Amino acid sequence: MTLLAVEGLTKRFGGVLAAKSVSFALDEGEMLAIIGPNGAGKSTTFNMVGGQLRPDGGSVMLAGKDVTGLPSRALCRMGVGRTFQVAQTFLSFSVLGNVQMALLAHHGQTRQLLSDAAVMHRDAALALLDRVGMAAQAGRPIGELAYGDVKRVELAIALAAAPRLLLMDEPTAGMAPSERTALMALVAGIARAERIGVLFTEHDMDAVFAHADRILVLVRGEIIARGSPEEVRADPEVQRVYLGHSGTRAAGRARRPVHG
Ligand SMILES: Nc1ncnc2c1ncn2[C@@H]1O[C@H](COP(=O)(O)OP(=O)(O)OP(=O)(O)O)[C@@H](O)[C@H]1O
Repeated sequence: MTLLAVEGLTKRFGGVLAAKSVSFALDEGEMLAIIGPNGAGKSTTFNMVGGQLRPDGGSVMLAGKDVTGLPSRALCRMGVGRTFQVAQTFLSFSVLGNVQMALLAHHGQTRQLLSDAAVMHRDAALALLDRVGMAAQAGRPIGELAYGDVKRVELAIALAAAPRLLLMDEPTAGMAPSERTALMALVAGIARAERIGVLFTEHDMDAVFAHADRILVLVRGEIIARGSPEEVRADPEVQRVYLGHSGTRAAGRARRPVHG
């Protein structure tokens, strides 16, 4: 089923047309990547879908409902989640405590007494941590974790809001190459099992070509190519304007797992 349908999204910043009539659709359980050179309009498009930017034109439909221009808080209540970096202030809290707080926020219980909050949603938080492979580290302060593990906890925090659509802006930025593919494999597994649609931007071509179901290539605000990783990899225009020599090598190197 179509989860997200974007039609003719347009955004102008002064003289710059950052997104020019961008249209695409995303199904439940699908991993859709937006790639393109710096300044192509990836973040702009992403932020219009996530409610951080109001489009100048076009529409965003979520499961058949028009959500164009709604702020991110409203979208969040409708099932649009986003991964955010763990705030500095929460680094001293335990991994479990952070996920419990996310669950409290999702259930509108942020005014709970701290003593109650410590026991609330404990099992659900542990289940989420188990889902991202972090249950064994539940008691540790987040500030002590390796960077790749922090990213897993951020994913558990995003999942606490039970999103139908998850937006991930450069989820693997700053990670070591081996950690990047592992994180994207984890996200893809969860997305498919739980029918969550994932829209992500990413500069790491190995991660994109190994884990996206479909790819949109944005150049100067316009989609110049779209399709499966195989189709996008083979597109001569994409190779010319974006992938170049090293990117094409990465795209060819990445082997997609076979999904049943
Ligand atoms: N708030 C803003 N004010 C003015 N211009 C902006 C603003 N945000 C983006 N732009 C311009 O819009 C264009 C698209 O930017 P955007 O950040 O969406 O690209 P991007 O593909 O995400 O780039 P990167 O890969 O570098 O993150 C660029 O020319 C950028 O300078």
